[in-house]
Amino acid sequence: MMVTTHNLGFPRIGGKRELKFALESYWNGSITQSALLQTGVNLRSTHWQYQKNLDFIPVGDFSYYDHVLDMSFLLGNIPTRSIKDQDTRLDQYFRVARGRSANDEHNENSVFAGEMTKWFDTNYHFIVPEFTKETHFTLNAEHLLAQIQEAQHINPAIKPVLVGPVTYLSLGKTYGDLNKLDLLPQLVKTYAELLSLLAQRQIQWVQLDEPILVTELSKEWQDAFLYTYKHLQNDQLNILVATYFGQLQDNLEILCKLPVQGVHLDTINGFDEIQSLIDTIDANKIISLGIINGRNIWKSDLNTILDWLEPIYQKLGKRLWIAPSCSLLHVPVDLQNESKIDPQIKSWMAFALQKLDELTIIAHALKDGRTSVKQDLNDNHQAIQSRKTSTLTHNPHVRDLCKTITPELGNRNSPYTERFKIQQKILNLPIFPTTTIGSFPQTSDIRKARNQFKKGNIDFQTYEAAMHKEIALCIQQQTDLDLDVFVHGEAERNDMVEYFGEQLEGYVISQHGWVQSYGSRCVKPPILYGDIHRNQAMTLPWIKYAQSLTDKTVKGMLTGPVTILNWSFVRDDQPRSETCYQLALAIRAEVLDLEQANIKIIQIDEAALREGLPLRRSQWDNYLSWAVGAFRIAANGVKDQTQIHTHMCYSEFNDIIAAIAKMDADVITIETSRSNMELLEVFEEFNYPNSIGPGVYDIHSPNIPSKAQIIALMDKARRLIPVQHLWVNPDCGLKTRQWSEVIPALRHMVDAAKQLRKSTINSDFYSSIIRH
Ligand SMILES: Nc1nc2c(c(=O)[nH]1)N[C@@H](CNc1ccc(C(=O)N[C@@H](CCC(=O)N[C@@H](CCC(=O)N[C@@H](CCC(=O)O)C(=O)O)C(=O)O)C(=O)O)cc1)CN2
Ligand code: MET
Ligand SMILES: [Zn+2]
Repeated sequence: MMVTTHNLGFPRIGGKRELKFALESYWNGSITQSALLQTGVNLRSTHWQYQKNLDFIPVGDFSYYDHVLDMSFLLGNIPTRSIKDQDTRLDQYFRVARGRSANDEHNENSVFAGEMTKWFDTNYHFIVPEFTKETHFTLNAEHLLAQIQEAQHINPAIKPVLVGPVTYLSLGKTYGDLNKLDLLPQLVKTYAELLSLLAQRQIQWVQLDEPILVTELSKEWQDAFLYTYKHLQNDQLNILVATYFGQLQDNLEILCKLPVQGVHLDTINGFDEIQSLIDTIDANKIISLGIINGRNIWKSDLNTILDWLEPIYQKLGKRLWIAPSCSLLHVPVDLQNESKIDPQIKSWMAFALQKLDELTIIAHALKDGRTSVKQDLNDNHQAIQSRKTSTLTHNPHVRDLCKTITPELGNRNSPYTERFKIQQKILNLPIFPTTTIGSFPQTSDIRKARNQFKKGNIDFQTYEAAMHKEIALCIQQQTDLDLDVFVHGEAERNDMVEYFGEQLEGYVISQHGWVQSYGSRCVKPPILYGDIHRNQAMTLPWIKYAQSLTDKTVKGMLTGPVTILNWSFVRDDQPRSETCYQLALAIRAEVLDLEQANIKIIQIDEAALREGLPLRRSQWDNYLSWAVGAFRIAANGVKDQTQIHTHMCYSEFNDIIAAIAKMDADVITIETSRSNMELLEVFEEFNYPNSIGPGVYDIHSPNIPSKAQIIALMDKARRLIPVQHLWVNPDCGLKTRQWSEVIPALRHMVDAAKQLRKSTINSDFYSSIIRH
């Protein structure tokens, strides 16, 4: 008997972020296009070598920016605004991705970039496909075919991996009056052409990713699946439809009905569906089970997997394929690069390469019996036991503290209207107060200093002095700009989540555990392995220093418990809610320290609260109840006079506005500029009681907003929100921008606010409010 092993996708950024550095060098003009392309060739080759023990290696998972954008190019679906005659194809590609190609940061060649949004419930962002009535697909397969040829040199057993047509269509946005499904026949035809080309190249299997199947689908979209796969049938080529990240539920039956040769199920999220899949699907189809978690960094319990998998293998025989649950894009490359993680904790962990090893061990155990891999299974058992029984993960003090949490701990003393009055008196802010979201440019000087400090080349005093210099500069700039509420600029933070992970007990930090977030930008999620405890203040000295430099109010800046949870690799030995409450207690202590030090405004970012909503709506209430509960514990222990801000970048609040209101932050700053303030409408309808800072410009673009644009947006905002509740700020933090972009943009913002104040004071509308 045999079992087939395969992989759904490999991380593309490189174990040492080779792709990131090559991309950024290409964009700033310091390497040529062919040097960038060579980096791509090398990375792909390395990754295929790594995977050579598998029965099928994935091709098409590599990308120079984003694989969904690659799909748009493959289908010839490129926004017309991005097409410039003088571009190479690659520059055109970067132009869609970034609004500009190489070397045209600010010149007239810039166009607005494709919108970026998160890939399901991950921290990976893709470029949203755009559809109009005029959309016409034309196959443009040379690049994929070239990569297939490259791969076949290394290992003939390849399996191209593509975003499936239904998921591709459903993730896109439409312009004008268009039902996306009207495009389906044309789209399917183009995919069918592509499959024929693949069939001519001795390819047996193609994997089409349809993760949209783990979300609630209307009947129309379920039918779209049946239509699509009926028309994609190809005598020469087998199709594997891959689903992951969640449960199929209603869609299981649809998946089983598709006239394809195989399906992939994520058993980490859909364990309970394995049996019904086996029972429902035709007895000649391949069942690929995703048995190794592709979303975390923990070792799998191989013996337990074998306990349930062996009987399935007995039954399915060669119809069984095994793989990680999803693409390994979401985990770092190689644990062996880590030399600083506590050896015991490290022995519990697996990155992408170690996960592929686990897969191979399971395959051997199935084929040749457990004894054939006895040593590996024993080692794995040891590691799993060590983690289960370790005292490192348990802190009795934290456990006791968590037991004392009551909902009342999350209540403010007085309702918002009372607090508003008290805070106005203390803060003495004008109407349309201006502020920023927290970070200012992370310049290469800042990163160099931190790098030197981490390497031990400079001591803490020198590093601290360098950061103080940055903070002082930041305060000076805000003074010159005449902003109303200042921030310290976050120079000392490598990242808004990793920074807290570094300081909290219960976390370890990897050196090279990078995961792509978008394009060349990566995050190094800190690894939460045990009970969370704050040993000392994490942000207080920096904020105090910033406040000492100015009479203006400096906002204390923290990341909230839900965001820290969602953007860390977290333990899987207790419910996420429990971990989140532990984080909430740690942040609460920091909030109280800041308040004690007379910091009058404290911002607690919850960028990932909205983003972290479960893929299924039926699970939203449960998530929101503990997530909002944890935020309230973190934030609401303060006195009435302390003003709490929160920030969320993805601000589609239509269905969760009640939960947002329940957080009871005095001010919420949100992203609204790209939707032209439309995202505010729900706040109006709901009669949202607290204050709002609707973002007035998109920080993802190098374009500088004009004063007039900002006024126009705020004019729209004031029609929806009572003027005394409005703040003026950018959509999000400024860390990825340059000072040369930030200064003029903020100058226009402050000028706009000043003009808004003048026109408001003159209007009867405002005088009625102040009389009131
Ligand atoms: N965790 C998280 N998720 C998020 C966001 C976020 O801010 N954080 N924002 C949204 C968008 N996503 C983003 C993700 C990453 C970045 C980003 O800027 N990442 C930086 C890395 C930030 C970082 O960790 N920097 C470290 C390490 C910097 C580094 O690469 N140092 C070099 C040396 C540099 C030198 O000597 O010049 C090295 O280690 O080799 C530091 O500052 O210390 C990057 O890729 O460039 C921005 C947005 C959604 N998800
Ligand atoms: N305070 C953070 C910043 O300004 C919030 C970012 S939300 C992704 O960078
Ligand atoms: Zn943000």
